[in-house]
Amino acid sequence: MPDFDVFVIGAGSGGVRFARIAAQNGAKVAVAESRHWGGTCVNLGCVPKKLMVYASEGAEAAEDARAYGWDVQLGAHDWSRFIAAKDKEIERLDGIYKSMLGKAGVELFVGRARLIDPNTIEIGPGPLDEQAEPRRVTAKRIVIATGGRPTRPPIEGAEHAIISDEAFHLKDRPERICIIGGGYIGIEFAGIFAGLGSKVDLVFRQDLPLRGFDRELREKLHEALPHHGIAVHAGQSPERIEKLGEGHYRVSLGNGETIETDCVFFATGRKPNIDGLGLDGVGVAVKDGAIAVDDQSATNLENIYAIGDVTDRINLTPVAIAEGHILAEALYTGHARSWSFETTPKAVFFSEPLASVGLTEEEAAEKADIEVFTASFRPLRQTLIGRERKAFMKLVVERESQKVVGAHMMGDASAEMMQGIAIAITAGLKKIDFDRTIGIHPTTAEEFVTMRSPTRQVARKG
Ligand SMILES: Cc1cc2nc3c(=O)[nH]c(=O)nc-3n(C[C@H](O)[C@H](O)[C@H](O)COP(=O)(O)OP(=O)(O)OC[C@H]3O[C@@H](n4cnc5c(N)ncnc54)[C@H](O)[C@@H]3O)c2cc1C
Ligand SMILES: NC(=O)c1ccc[n+]([C@@H]2O[C@H](COP(=O)([O-])OP(=O)(O)OC[C@H]3O[C@@H](n4cnc5c(N)ncnc54)[C@H](O)[C@@H]3O)[C@@H](O)[C@H]2O)c1
Repeated sequence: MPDFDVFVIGAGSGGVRFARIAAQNGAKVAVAESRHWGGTCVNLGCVPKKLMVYASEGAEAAEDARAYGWDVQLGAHDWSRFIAAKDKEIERLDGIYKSMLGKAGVELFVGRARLIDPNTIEIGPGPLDEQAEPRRVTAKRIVIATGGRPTRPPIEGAEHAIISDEAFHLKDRPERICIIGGGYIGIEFAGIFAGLGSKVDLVFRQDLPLRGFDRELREKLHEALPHHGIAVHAGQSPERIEKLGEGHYRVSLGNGETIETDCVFFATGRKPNIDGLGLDGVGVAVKDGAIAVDDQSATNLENIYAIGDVTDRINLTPVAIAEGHILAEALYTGHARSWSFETTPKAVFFSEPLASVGLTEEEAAEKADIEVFTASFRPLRQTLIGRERKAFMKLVVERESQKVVGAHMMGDASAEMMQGIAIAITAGLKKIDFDRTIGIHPTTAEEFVTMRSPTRQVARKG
């Protein structure tokens, strides 16, 4: 008789949800966590990042308030006070995750877990308990939910750079920072540090930031970056980082250009946490560095499953949660609820946030003839401020079916708006449904229901 019905490795977004739902449905569940309860999102991801975004908005908010008649004098930002307040909140959340699991009846193991055989797990020392004596337990099923970690490009001097984990705990805010990578993390932290007053250099390999997003949206972001005081080095990779002194570095780019800075930050992608899990020994199949699973999150071994970033499907918290929820219901209730992963909305919390759902214009045009509706205008709020900042909104419609298959936006509150638009797109609504919806006036959001004539028609390219 195994010790547990199911053993979960990793108490992040996916593992916690799986464990709770499985326990609520009668399974005897254990979770091992080596580093922090709640995982990346709570401790080194979404939540502290969003708190940093809020912190970075203060200077502009003060400027805006002045434009609206307030006598606001902007003082200095106290980085240490902010970091301490943020850490206190994260500690509180960490505790909530831990107690939530305990209350659900899940047995908690502190330490790094690895597979000994398909039913045996060893939990050894990890960052949360470096002295832990290795213990072995058995389980009928195992769920691997170990997430991912930041990568460092193998260049000379790479050890001088920080990664996102460290960006949350810098002792001082760097006056100058050079961020490498134009993906989610690079763009969000460029906005954060620029908003707080740092001089930001942003280096990325492609001609435009945010690979994978709608090309027109990427172009709008590219145009906006310099207006936030961000110096953009597109189409470049760093070749070497030299330490010139304490907190003083030189980054050499492929084109011979050099950047002197106080901090180099690699935001060059993440990779699944599979090292040291004992996958090879047990025979769990890995593909491109991620655990290979089918659409039921099953690995090649019949009692072992994997969910979340360790499978490198859609690496977002709500997706890891949904995968955990579905798997727990499928195993312990027999009737799993379903989610529409293909219409997963996404947002990049830059100073002018970007959000998207569904197909990009380029993807849609591969499948069918399309109509593209766009709007670009100065939101009412910006008028008194006098800032030349425009919101950009876009709907992609399949010409024949008239279904809205994609929506994209850059501008204030785009992430908040896109959640609602995602419901419409998930429901398969047509452009006429958007058109017959009454707007809320005066808002930016009303533009999504008032775009009447297509900006362009695009014939199928595929
Ligand atoms: C800077 C940053 C910002 C982000 N912002 C957003 C955002 O705004 N919105 C969004 O949706 N997503 C965001 N993400 C992505 C999001 O954090 C991840 O998609 C999500 O956390 C994945 O959940 P998970 O359960 O797969 O893994 P994780 O949350 O990474 O959890 C895995 C857990 O497993 C533990 N672990 C690993 N190996 C072992 C082992 N051998 N034994 C025991 N425990 C182990 C780890 O310590 C960790 O706690 C962000 C990520 C980063 C890095
Ligand atoms: N708001 C959100 O939902 C959010 C926020 C942060 C992270 N995330 C998740 O975390 C994942 C990881 O984020 P990320 O930004 O690290 O990865 P990413 O894959 O989004 O972007 C990495 C970027 O680094 C560039 N790059 C890689 N190596 C380089 C090099 N040597 N020189 C120059 N540029 C280089 C790539 O071209 C790419 O633009 C995201 O894909 C996303 O799934 C989500």
